Amino acid sequence: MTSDTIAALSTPNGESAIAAIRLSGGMCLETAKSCFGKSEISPRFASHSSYVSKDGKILDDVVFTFFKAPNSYTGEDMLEICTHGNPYIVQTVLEDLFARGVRAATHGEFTRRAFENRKLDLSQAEAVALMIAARSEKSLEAARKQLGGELSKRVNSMCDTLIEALAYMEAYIDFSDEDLPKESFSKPKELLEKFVCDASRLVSTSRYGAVLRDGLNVSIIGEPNAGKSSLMNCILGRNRAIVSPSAGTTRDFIVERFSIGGYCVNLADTAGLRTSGDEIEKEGIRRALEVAKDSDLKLLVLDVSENFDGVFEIAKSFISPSNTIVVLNKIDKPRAQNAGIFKDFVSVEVSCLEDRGIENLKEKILEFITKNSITSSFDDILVSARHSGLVADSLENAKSAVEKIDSSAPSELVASDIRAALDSLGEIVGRGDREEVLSKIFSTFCIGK
Ligand SMILES: Nc1nc2c(c(=O)[nH]1)N(C=O)[C@@H](CNc1ccc(C(=O)N[C@@H](CCC(=O)O)C(=O)O)cc1)CN2
Ligand SMILES: Nc1nc2c(ncn2[C@@H]2O[C@H](COP(=O)(O)OP(=O)(O)OP(=O)(O)O)[C@@H](O)[C@H]2O)c(=O)[nH]1
Ligand SMILES: [Mg+2]
Repeated sequence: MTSDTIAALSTPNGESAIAAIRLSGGMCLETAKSCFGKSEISPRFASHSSYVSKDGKILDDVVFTFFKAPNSYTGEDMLEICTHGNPYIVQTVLEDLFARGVRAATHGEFTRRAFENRKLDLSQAEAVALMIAARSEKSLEAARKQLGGELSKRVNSMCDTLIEALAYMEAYIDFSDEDLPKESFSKPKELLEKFVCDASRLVSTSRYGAVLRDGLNVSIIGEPNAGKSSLMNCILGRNRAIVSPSAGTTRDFIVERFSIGGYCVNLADTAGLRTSGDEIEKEGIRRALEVAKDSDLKLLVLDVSENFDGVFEIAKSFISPSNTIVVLNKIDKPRAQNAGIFKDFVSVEVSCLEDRGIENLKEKILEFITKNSITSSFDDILVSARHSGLVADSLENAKSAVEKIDSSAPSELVASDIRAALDSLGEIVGRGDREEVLSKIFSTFCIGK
């Protein structure tokens, strides 16, 4: 057991109904007995008590729960103290705990202890951070599965496949090539091919994982006055962006989040695209083009009452029917003649003025998400960029091992590729326990987690 006892506020710092302070480590029981004036404390019972400081002052009226090791979140003795949600009370209670020899927890230290005490493996510990960050139904579902160990199960079984293949190759190292018939390699090769297949499938989920983690980036682009800011407001259902009849109203782009079918979307309204303009407007257009190029999906807004063919020239280098939905706006007005340059694009007719066609557009956006990413039919999705990189490394090494078997390379070299594949994969669940990996991961957590 880690010798020192740590404490931190686990709820946000500010005024609230209740604030939860957590402690973990060997001093929890004696601290509880002394603070709450009890000689016996039953584990896992919430008790109501006064909190008495080291110098005998009542600091608050609290509810506390003691967890006895190893049956706690961290696997150590733990104590949870719920005070009134007043930052000043929290401060005095924490100072009192520090005076008693408890120290302040660092980022993610509780979860790190849970990992070190094998309550969670590394991918599960990382899932705790995903659970806290998730802002949509689908990303929460993916985080919950990872916390429940779905990814760990998959990764461990893939590691087992590699270990089996490695065992064959290591057994062959001591034989000379002449003593080994070609068939000897069929079993390890079959295992490696199965691995390549599983790893490729897993890698293919990382694009979807990125959408779950960061949201889909959607940009609204088009000529000045086409109604881009009006569309932004209609989609969000509130008056976020400035709308005006003068062309060139929006300068800097603005990004807002919204949720659609359980997915998170980052929607950007941008400056109208045109070639002329003053210096500030030009900078706005440069930024608009940058945002548009980086976005996963572009909503190209066209004003059907005007000739809009000209915008094609400005946008053609980065729009295509596979990444763009054409939004034909202002259908409440008489239509102008247009040449039909955009006829290959998916299009939706709307009137932002009359709030018509917006639901239809949202459906098209959702279709784009489900078509372009593998949906949740898999229980294990690579949500973390760290995991995607590791599985991809592992896949490369396994492919190279297969190639070496095919070209009758020495068993030693094949074994070395398999070992490299195994090392990368093992890092996902923390088999290697490498200090620099661990401190990097846990430093991104909040304190108290
Ligand atoms: N009050 C409180 N709520 C919380 C947490 C917490 O630590 N305290 N959690 C913290 O993030 C999450 C829940 N996670 C937890 C995970 C394991 C154990 C635990 O006591 N595990 C023991 C006993 C097993 C059991 O009863 O299921 C163990 O693993 O041995 C508690 C909470 C969310 N809500
Ligand atoms: N009749 C009609 N007018 C609309 C519609 N949508 C927007 N407008 C009007 O068109 C004008 C321009 O709208 P904005 O939303 O500011 O256009 P924008 O594309 O953001 O323009 P910039 O920011 O200047 O690039 C405003 O006067 C809106 O009221 C529509 O569906 N029908
Ligand atoms: Mg605008």
